[in-house]
Amino acid sequence: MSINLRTVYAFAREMYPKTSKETIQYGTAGFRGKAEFLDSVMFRMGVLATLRSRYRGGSVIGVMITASHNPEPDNGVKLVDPKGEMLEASWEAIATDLVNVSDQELEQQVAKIIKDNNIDVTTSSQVFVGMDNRYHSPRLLKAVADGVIALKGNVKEYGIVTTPMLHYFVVAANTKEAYGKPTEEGYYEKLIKAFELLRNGRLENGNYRNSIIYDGANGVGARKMLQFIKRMKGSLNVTVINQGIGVGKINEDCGADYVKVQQRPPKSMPEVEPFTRCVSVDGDADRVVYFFSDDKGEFHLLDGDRIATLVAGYLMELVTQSEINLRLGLVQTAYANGASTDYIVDKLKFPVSCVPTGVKHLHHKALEYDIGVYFEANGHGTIVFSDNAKATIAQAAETKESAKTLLLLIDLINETVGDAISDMLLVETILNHKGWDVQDWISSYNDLPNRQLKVKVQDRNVIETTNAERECVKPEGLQTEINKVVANYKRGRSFVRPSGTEDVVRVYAEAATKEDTDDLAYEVGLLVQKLAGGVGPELTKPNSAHL
Ligand SMILES: CC(=O)N[C@H]1[C@@H](OP(=O)(O)O)O[C@H](CO)[C@@H](O)[C@@H]1O
Ligand SMILES: [Mg+2]
Repeated sequence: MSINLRTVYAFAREMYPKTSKETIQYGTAGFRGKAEFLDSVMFRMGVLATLRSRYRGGSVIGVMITASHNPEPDNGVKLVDPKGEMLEASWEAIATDLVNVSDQELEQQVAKIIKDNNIDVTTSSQVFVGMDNRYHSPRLLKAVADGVIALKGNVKEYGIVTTPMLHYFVVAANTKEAYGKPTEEGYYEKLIKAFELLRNGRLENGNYRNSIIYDGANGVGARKMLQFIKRMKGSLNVTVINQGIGVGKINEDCGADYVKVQQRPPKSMPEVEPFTRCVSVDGDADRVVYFFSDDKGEFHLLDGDRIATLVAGYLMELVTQSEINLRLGLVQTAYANGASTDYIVDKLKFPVSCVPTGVKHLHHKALEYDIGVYFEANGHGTIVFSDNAKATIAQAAETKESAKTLLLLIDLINETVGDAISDMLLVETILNHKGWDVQDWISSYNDLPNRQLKVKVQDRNVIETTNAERECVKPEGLQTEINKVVANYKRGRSFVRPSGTEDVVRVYAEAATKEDTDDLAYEVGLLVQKLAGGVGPELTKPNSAHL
């Protein structure tokens, strides 16, 4: 097979010309932006995925077209490496260079990647592509597929799938089906089988009730949940709201990001009994948060930190009962609620580490443990088991029930990446086991009030951070000012960082009371406006009165 790089250039120029002059960066989760400027990016990512597949000896590489929790007009693309991980960091720079060169430079740039990485372009390659249900996703998927074809690669299109489903397909194919069948049906089958075996016919227990309300964010997570329901034979009663079929825009006034950041239920929430267990997923169903309203109508959130602590506690219990010796660890980011970290360290006695935002960082760190639990506060996370852990558990399962349960949990968990539906089924399993309702769950510790603000600045990259993003080193003087403000608040903590998915600087604040938290976030937000080139209207003070 010979490759003519002229074809790539001709394809690009004729069908996917680069229309935006702005430099774009491979961010927290790939490239994101307004859909109308992404055609050339997608085509080039098809090209890159093919090269990457050849570079990795023909292993399958995944390409997911989604802008996750962003508004509907946005889209984006993330690459999935052979083991289901996010694209290796050193290739992010290669990706960034490739999407930013002009059409005329493209041929030369592709040649450079081939040469620098010693890629044999005559070998076979395989790229799996999936997309969310944004109306522009099919057009962008075609651009990715054409990028693969331009380099004579093989492409398999999965159509509309969740991000974690695509990760699963990639790993299933690369492990020659040891991880499962690389089909949609194979995915449902694997998760549902493990879930139903874990339930073992016991659908209710103690305070645990077998039904939930599920907010699908008008996204692909809604459609796939409906498929789960069809196959689950009543092992969990799920009512899906924000199905996004015909009405409703992705993530608009609903979904995991809205619920977490706004700290309120989706706008379309139906009247339900107090303490009804509800979940929200995001636009590509890799995040999940729980929430409920109490008998006074007050809203309560059970976010990624809560899920992490629940899961960590349960795994610890099973490992102890199985009398096996495994290194357990939990990974968080700076956004983790301070109270959750205290609870994990003081009560659960679980080792905790803090890494920069973005699943790629958490996943990487979690791999250092035998059982690594990682969650972002926004509900994005999973658990990874080392080969040693799997072998040890399998051996113990010959004699110990608790180890058998652990084995089933491994099947229920989508280890490849955070998976809203798999995580939800895991939480349901644990709550059922403990006989807990949401009140039991939330009473394990008290969250510190917290608040996030977005500040618009001229160039968000003027902010540079260190110490897992908890300290800001540039612009000079900003951190000193933040420290001064934070010192005035009891249990105060605040940090700022440039978002990797939106053109904003994010401000995080927590403190002993809601009022203090709002004041602290506002004061730090003003500092960012003043010292980091704020643009746009004067910041308005947040108000937690509705909380
Ligand atoms: C504070 C926050 O929730 N940040 C999110 C958000 O990243 P930013 O870099 O903050 O825009 O999107 C990422 C991708 O979904 C997710 O991994 C991350 O946790
Ligand atoms: Mg997402």
